[in-house]
Order: sequence, then C-alpha cells, then structure tokens
Amino acid sequence: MTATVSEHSGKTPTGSGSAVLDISGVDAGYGPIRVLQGVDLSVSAGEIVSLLGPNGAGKTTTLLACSGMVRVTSGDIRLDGRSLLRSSPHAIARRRLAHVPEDRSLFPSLTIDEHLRLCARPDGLDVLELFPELQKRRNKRVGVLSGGEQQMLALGRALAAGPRVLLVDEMSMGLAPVVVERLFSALQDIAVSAGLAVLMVEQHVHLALKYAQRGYVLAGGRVRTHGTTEELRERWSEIESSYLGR
Ligand SMILES: Nc1ncnc2c1ncn2[C@@H]1O[C@H](COP(=O)(O)OP(=O)(O)OP(=O)(O)O)[C@@H](O)[C@H]1O
Repeated sequence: MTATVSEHSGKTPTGSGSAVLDISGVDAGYGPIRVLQGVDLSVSAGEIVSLLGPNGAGKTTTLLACSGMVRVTSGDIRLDGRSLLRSSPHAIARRRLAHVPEDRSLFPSLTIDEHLRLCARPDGLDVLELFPELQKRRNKRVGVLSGGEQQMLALGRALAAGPRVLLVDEMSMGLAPVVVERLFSALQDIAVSAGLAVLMVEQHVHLALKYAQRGYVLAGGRVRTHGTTEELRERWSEIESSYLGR
C-alpha cells in the first residue's frame, strides 16, 4: 500500500511492505506529563522513515517509547507483530531494536574494539568493514576520537547487534556536511541490503527528505500529516506554516 499525504486520520499508513515497527494509538510521557497523544506510525523492512516537527513536538519521546525508556500509557508498539510494551529496555534490545541516541551514549574511556566486543553478534554487521576509517583507530579511547568517528562508532555499534529496527536521533548533530553524507549513505545502503526498518529524527529537513522514503510530521505530541518524501517536499511550505510555526 502506498501512503498518501493526508491530515492524520488515525489509521496507520505503511510503506511498501508490511510493518516491522507498528506504533498505534500511543499515549506516552514523563510521570504526569502526557507528551504523545494517539500517535500512529509504522516502518517497513528496508525503509527509512523520518520524524519531523518543531522543538518539543515529541520526536525523541517517540523513539524513547519504542525502546522502553518512556512509559506508554495507552495504545501499543509492536515489532514483527508482537507487543514491546511491558518489556524492559534490555529485553527490547534483545528483540533486535537498536537505538542510537542523540548523545551517542559511548564510553569515553573504552576503545573502539572494547565497544564492539560488548555488543557485536555473529549475525551483526562488521563495523570495521562498514567504516574502514575506524580501523586504524580501533585501539584508541573513544574520548579522543572526532565527533564524526564517534558517530560512526555509535551507528556501527547499533548495527553490529544485527537489528531488525534501528532508531536514530539527530545523527547529523554537530558534524561536518561531508561526514553527515557519509553516515547517511551508509545507513541508506544498509537499510536496503539488510532489510532494516529505520525510524530517524533529523532536524535538517533537507537530509530527512533526501534519505527517507516517507515522513511523519509531529506537533504537540500528535501526528499532523504524513506521506512519501516527494509528497511532503511538494507541500513543504504549507506544512511549515501550518505545523512548524514558520
Ligand atoms: N525527562 C523529561 N521530563 C519531563 N518532560 C520532558 C522530559 N523530556 C522531554 N520532556 C518534554 O516532552 C516534550 C517533548 O520532548 P521531546 O524531546 O520528545 O521533543 P522533540 O520533538 O524531540 O524536540 P527537540 O527537537 O527539541 O529535541 C517537551 O515538552 C519536553 O519538555
């Protein structure tokens, strides 16, 4: 089924295949603070989907709800048809959902090799083959690496665990354009070759629309509109003025 751009109707649009990650009617937040309200969203195998929206829209919260780090109070989040709710974050990671958070969550005093030993699975990706740039730095402590090398490691570490679903939060943050393009094209190749379902939050709209196949616009904790990136690009000035306050 091809998703169409529409005001959000409550039904879950999907990409070209059946959903690997399926978020339906999700309310979630922090203690008494309700952030997400009835969020519906899905990602299929081999597909990159962008979450767009203004500051405070609930994009990061959506990713955290998927990885079990924010409490879901209503609705469901399913991976390959099975609910992730009531599973701990590490049980969710074992179900092959990997999360690259905005702060990368690396250990500055550990080396690249030590990071990879902690998380690699036999059927995961070979990170040093994917990012040969890291090869000659493999015995360096992560604290001395450049921002780009750290982001390659953060992405590589998630891929080394052989995920079905990858959540990526603001991968381009603070990086040079050439490094950003390198990271996104690696991600695009892997999504297709490994049949990975990718949900990403990206503040740079041109990157989000360039590398994703579909996108959802979130504002005030609700999905306001969604569609293929071509459709969103065509409607972008209307979307900006309606939902992004620009
Ligand atoms: N730990 C927390 N406790 C309470 N409220 C929080 C917490 N983290 C985020 N929030 C609130 O939840 C709302 C959504 O935040 P979230 O980080 O998901 O937005 P976002 O769309 O990712 O924004 P940004 O682009 O600025 O990162 C905001 O109002 C934020 O202040």
